Amino acid sequence: MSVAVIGAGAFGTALAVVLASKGPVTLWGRDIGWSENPRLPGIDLPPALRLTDRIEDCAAETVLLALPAQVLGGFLAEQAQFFDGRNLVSCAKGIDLSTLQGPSALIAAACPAATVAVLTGPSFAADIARGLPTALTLACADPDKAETLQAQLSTASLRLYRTTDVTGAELGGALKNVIAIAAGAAIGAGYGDSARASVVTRGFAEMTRLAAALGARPETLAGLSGLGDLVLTCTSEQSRNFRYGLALGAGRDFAAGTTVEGAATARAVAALAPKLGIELPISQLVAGLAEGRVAMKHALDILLNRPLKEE
Ligand SMILES: NC(=O)C1=CN([C@@H]2O[C@H](COP(=O)(O)OP(=O)(O)OC[C@H]3O[C@@H](n4cnc5c(N)ncnc54)[C@H](OP(=O)(O)O)[C@@H]3O)[C@@H](O)[C@H]2O)C=CC1
Ligand SMILES: O=C(CO)COP(=O)(O)O
Repeated sequence: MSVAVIGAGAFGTALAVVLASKGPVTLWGRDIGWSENPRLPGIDLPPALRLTDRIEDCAAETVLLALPAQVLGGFLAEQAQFFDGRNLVSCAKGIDLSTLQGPSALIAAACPAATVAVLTGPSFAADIARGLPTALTLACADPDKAETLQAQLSTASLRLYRTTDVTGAELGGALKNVIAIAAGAAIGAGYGDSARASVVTRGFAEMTRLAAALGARPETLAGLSGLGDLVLTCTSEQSRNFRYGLALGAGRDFAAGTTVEGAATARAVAALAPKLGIELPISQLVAGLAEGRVAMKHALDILLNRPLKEE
């Protein structure tokens, strides 16, 4: 089966590099005037990887969509016809702010004849590209297709587990970014490792509550795509979401233009919570911080002054 990757950012490039160990891969980017990706420094491109800026070169059976969640909808609006009918694997970790939908729903709406899947889980692009061992989740509602894609996209260093719970897998990856911002903010503000552990644990409860309300199986959230990625992202400064939180907590500026999926996703979550009638205090606080509605100096009081309750 042929493979193309859309989005030559850090993650798309890393996936293309590792998949090229198994056969030819086409990597599409809108600006590919480089031989080493500045978003993924120190990684050589293997000979089986073909770089292109022409969508027509991406007529593969399986296409990985590795664009940020907030730009995916716009991309699909222009290119849906070309990609419909293929296996379309979303690699984005976010909720679209304008529709409040995850990438898989955007893809299904734009490309109704496509097989929609999600590839997610704990994995920094730099680790994948260097061939370090990584375990991810491949989610597809069709169990046979899930098995086929699992085999196609697993490599010697990339071990994929499969599930049919697309909603759960996708939301785990999106929501962990929101909690990672909160964990970073706790550390950046000097609240300490114990506070971070509380944020991670109560954040995980929020992730599970929201995902279940949207139809996910709670056990999916306890897997690689949820808890696994939450642990990684809340404990490593390789994470951009965690670093953004660190900067918020410390009152420092953060590099503009960095992909921080959790900021827009927190706002989407804050819009979803009242519609679903659920409370998501940490995520709603992150939305307030990201929008500048809430000052960091008030954040702790907002969480600690909530009524006492059962765990
Ligand atoms: N980096 C990582 O470790 C991981 C990332 N992910 C997920 O992968 C997704 C992509 O992230 P990542 O690769 O890291 O992001 P990067 O910031 O590294 O790259 C973003 C890419 O998107 C492209 N892009 C932005 N806007 C558009 C647009 N309107 N049309 C076409 N292309 C566009 C950029 O192109 P240009 O360079 O021309 O601006 C760039 O190639 C995110 O959802 C992220 O959460 C998942 C797991 C790990
Ligand atoms: O999703 C990731 C790791 O699994 C990457 O995290 P960041 O987007 O926070 O860098």
